Amino acid sequence: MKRISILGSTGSIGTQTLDVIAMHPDAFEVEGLAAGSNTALLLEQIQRFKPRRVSVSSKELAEEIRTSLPEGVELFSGNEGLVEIAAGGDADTLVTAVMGSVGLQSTLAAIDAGRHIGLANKETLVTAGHLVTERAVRKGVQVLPVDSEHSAIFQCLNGENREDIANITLTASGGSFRDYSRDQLKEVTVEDALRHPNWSMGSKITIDSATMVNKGLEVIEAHWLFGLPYEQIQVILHPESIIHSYVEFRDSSIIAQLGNPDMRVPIQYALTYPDRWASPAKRLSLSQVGQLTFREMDYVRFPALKLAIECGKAGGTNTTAFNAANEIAVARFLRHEIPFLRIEEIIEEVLQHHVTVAFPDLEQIEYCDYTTRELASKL
Ligand SMILES: NC(=O)C1=CN([C@@H]2O[C@H](COP(=O)(O)OP(=O)(O)OC[C@H]3O[C@@H](n4cnc5c(N)ncnc54)[C@H](OP(=O)(O)O)[C@@H]3O)[C@@H](O)[C@H]2O)C=CC1
Ligand SMILES: CC(=O)[C@@H](O)[C@H](O)COP(=O)(O)O
Ligand SMILES: [Mn+2]
Repeated sequence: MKRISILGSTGSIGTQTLDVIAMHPDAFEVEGLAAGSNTALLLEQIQRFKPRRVSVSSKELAEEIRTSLPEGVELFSGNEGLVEIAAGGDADTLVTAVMGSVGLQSTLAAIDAGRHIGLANKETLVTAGHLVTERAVRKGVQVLPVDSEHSAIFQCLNGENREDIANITLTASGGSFRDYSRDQLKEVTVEDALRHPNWSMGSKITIDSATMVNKGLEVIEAHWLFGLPYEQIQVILHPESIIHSYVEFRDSSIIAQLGNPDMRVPIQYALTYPDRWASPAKRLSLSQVGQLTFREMDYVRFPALKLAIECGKAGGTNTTAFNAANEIAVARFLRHEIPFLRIEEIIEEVLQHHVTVAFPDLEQIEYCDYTTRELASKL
């Protein structure tokens, strides 16, 4: 039995992680679940999966559900609650599926506690990749990718020598506005932006896909997960999201990972690695698909991707600031406070004000995150 805890159990990745766990009741047990504010769904999950420890995002919500909990279940709240679920109890693996850099402190705590990490929460690596990866190496814990592109690269690298890698390429669907001109983007609505062509995901990452910020975050995530310089990380437009990413080796061979878009596959692989288990995901028939298409990435059409890569190359707190500005700008767009194109403008303006700390410790990361959010909220 492998014991699993999940941060963000009520979200898109969290619920699919529980789907995977439910498919293998003899192999997995749930140790802890942390949700934000969807207490109705959390209570259903508690009944079904019987965790020993649970958490919600505030003390008020915790008091609301306290009397509905089965006897013996420990209840926590807030950021402290996230840390309790991440590092307390006796889980083997933590799936980090909260949205945003709120996942950083708890992910570090889980690593300190010796938990293996199934990492969906890419913002954690973008905000403080050097702290997370250095600590994981020191503690001897595995950080296994859940993000579809990174799971693909991880699978392509299985058994390969690092020095044989020529480069890796992350595929990008292009998001909801793939075929829109810059001019057309001026008028788009929140509802339009939330219609991703291939994936059903939480609202923040769906907007990130539409701005191409998601691919920028993923380039930085790949840099930290695979220890590759930015010059060896490429992006290509692939509207069908069938090839999830690929690696080119020095002998010119390319190895790619393919499949229908279904996050249960990378989630399960992160939980069963190095083994592969059966999955209910729909099998891919290439003869039915017929044709796969690719386009060169257009960095003028998608300037946020260029900016993210520049921040990654500049290093230090630049990616922390990029991420924090984006989180605030996306939240403001989702609240209908700013137009779509203002998201990338806010990120750019914030970065113009940013004073880089080259080798930030946790306190400096948190300070940068906080002050950037303040600024991005006012712009
Ligand atoms: N969805 C996908 O297919 C993919 C997602 N990812 C990454 O995975 C992460 C999660 O994405 P996704 O599942 O789409 O997001 P969702 O918005 O669907 O889910 C977010 C989860 O985090 C919880 N949450 C939010 N704020 C807090 C908080 N302060 N304390 C505790 N819990 C909180 C939410 O709780 P509640 O709903 O109860 O408020 C919810 O359970 C992101 O980093 C994303 O980039 C990566 C690849 C694919
Ligand atoms: C499912 C997943 O991993 C998402 O990050 C997905 O990649 C988003 O797709 P695009 O950012 O390519 O539109
Ligand atoms: Mn992805």
